[in-house]
Amino acid sequence: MLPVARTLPELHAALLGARSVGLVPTMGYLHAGHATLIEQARRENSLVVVSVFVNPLQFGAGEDLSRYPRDLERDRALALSAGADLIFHPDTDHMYPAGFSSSVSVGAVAQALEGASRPGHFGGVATVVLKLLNMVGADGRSADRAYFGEKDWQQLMVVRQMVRDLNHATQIVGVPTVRVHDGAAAGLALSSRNSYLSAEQLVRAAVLSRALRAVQAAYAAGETDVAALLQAGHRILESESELTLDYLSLVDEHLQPVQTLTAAAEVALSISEQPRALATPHNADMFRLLIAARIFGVRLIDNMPLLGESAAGTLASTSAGNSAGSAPSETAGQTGTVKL
Ligand SMILES: Nc1ncnc2c1ncn2[C@@H]1O[C@H](COP(=O)(O)OP(=O)(O)OP(=O)(O)O)[C@@H](O)[C@H]1O
Ligand SMILES: CC(C)(CO)[C@@H](O)C(=O)[O-]
Ligand code: BAL
Repeated sequence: MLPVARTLPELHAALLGARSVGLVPTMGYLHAGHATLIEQARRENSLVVVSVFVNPLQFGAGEDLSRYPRDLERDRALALSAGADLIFHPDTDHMYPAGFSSSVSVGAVAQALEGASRPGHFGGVATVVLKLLNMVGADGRSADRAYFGEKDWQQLMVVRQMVRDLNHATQIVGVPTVRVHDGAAAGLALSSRNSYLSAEQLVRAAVLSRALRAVQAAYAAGETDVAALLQAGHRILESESELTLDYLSLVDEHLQPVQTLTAAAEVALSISEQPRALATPHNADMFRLLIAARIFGVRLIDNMPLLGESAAGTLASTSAGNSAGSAPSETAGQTGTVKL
């Protein structure tokens, strides 16, 4: 069975003498998306640590902190089979002892979208990630590499910004999103919160990825007006009565929204900036589509590049939530470009 360190001394004893340490930060309830992060860390480091910590700092009032799914024994089995050497599973009191009073604040990249919908969220993420990078290292170093999923695209950008700004030594590695690739839920991004949904609801939750694909298809068919592109996604979302859109946004490489569509129920486009058209095909690879929505009351997020991806690299699975198994990476499929 995979060893579990619960305190910093236990962790440092286990890491003693390791040539390189790869950290995979998680909140547990592991699935095949997490497995790809662990597998990549395994290939690139002599020792792989998976942290399992449901971080209270990144949950807002009324969010699902208390009901967030937890199953450490299951996580140990999955992490072991994916190639981890150790789980770091600290108590909340160990991470935030009495008197803890610091926080990390990241600028512009953390403000829009998830930052706006979940005030305080990225402060909590940045604070715990910085602590984990510092804690999970061998012989007084910080972690050599840390692995984050592209499924949480804005989080990946926030962590990169923090590490760059603060001259942190850990290398941040982004790993492509793992999706269900066959069956009725095909396209759905794996997520721990998928476990809140029934099999039938998971099939319907695949509407998020279908909406993103519809925008990609509209762009590929020659549409360059951003509002019209987002409307192509909106038409797909409208077909799902149990969905409430938080945002569907086209963002640039700095995560700044070019245009955002909100509240599907109101149908109207809410435009955060002046409408802009994607003129000549140039630099399209800079743009990304991000979506957040509640479906059957569960808030899910997803994202894709504006330029479509190949269907390769998704997960063959009948369980959309938390199946293990092989999960090749998603790859960028097209090489066309676009310019604002
Ligand atoms: N489908 C996925 N593909 C690739 N990476 C993923 C996937 N799902 C989660 N990850 C990554 O795993 C890491 C840990 O995420 P976390 O434990 O929050 O899981 P999650 O499935 O994203 O959970 P939640 O449902 O709460 O968002 C993050 O870096 C996240 O981006
Ligand atoms: C990075 C992280 C483990 C920090 O708590 C969390 O936000 C997550 O699981 O994506
Ligand atoms: N994977 C994102 C963590 C969160 O939603 O809090």
